[in-house]
Amino acid sequence: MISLQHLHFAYNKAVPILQDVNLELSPGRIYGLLGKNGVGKSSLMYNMCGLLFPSSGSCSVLGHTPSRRDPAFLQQVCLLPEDFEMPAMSIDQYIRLYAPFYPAFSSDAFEGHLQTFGIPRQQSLPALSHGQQKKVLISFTLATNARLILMDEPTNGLDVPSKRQFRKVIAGSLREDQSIVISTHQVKDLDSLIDEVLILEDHRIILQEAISSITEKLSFRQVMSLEETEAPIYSEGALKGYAVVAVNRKAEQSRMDMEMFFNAVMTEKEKILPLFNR
Ligand SMILES: Nc1ncnc2c1ncn2[C@@H]1O[C@H](COP(=O)(O)OP(=O)(O)OP(=O)(O)O)[C@@H](O)[C@H]1O
Repeated sequence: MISLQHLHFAYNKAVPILQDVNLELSPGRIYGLLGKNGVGKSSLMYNMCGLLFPSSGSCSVLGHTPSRRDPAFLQQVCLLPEDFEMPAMSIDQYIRLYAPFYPAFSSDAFEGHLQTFGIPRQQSLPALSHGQQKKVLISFTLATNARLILMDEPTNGLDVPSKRQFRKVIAGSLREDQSIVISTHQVKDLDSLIDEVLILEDHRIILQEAISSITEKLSFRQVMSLEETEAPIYSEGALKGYAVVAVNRKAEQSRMDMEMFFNAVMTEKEKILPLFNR
């Protein structure tokens, strides 16, 4: 469905941003694109939707080359940008203006998402707070039913209850023929939401792995003392004892802690990546 092969990208030839990026994304999955600030997550998503063009390599999305910006492609892809400015109009006017770009747009889904987020329906867009405006945009993006949905730092500016609502709205709206890519450096926000992790580091995707495969190979535990853990790879001091990521030698079942996993990969790449044949 989405295939990037040996993709290179730079804003300026002297400063490469993406180098030899290889990525295959399938329908019916929610991907978490993780990486530190400035690593190139937005640039990668903009390449996927045709707002930026690769300098070399190939990018095929839903059978199209995004850089050609065919209308048949654009109506199947929707990007929620990190920064935005809302036009001075009502929510209804916004929908009348922008929904026609997306033939599969669902007004019912849009209304449902607004309700979940508790958005005051009659307010004009500029009268809403930035967080509320973002919720309108999230609702719109999901209601497009585009086959590829790209969300750039969607939880920035949302308070804690809204982040929960965000997870609920996303989890309830994925269709079988749709892929959702959510980029964030606020890794915790994606806990129990995503199917697969993509980690961008050193200009390329260093890891693409399903959550189920991560918890098969690694265990996530709280322990009082590090001696209690067999094969620890990474640990952090916790309220009581330590939070530990260890090699899962005994096929233990544990719940993945996204932030711990990300920190573990960032600090112990040479121990973790070989577990995933990287
Ligand atoms: N228009 C631009 N011109 C030149 N350099 C840019 C431009 N936009 C971004 N960059 C640089 O490209 C790099 C990658 O930026 P990008 O926004 O893709 O990273 P990111 O991973 O999304 O960051 P963040 O997590 O902070 O949003 C950064 O070093 C940034 O300074």
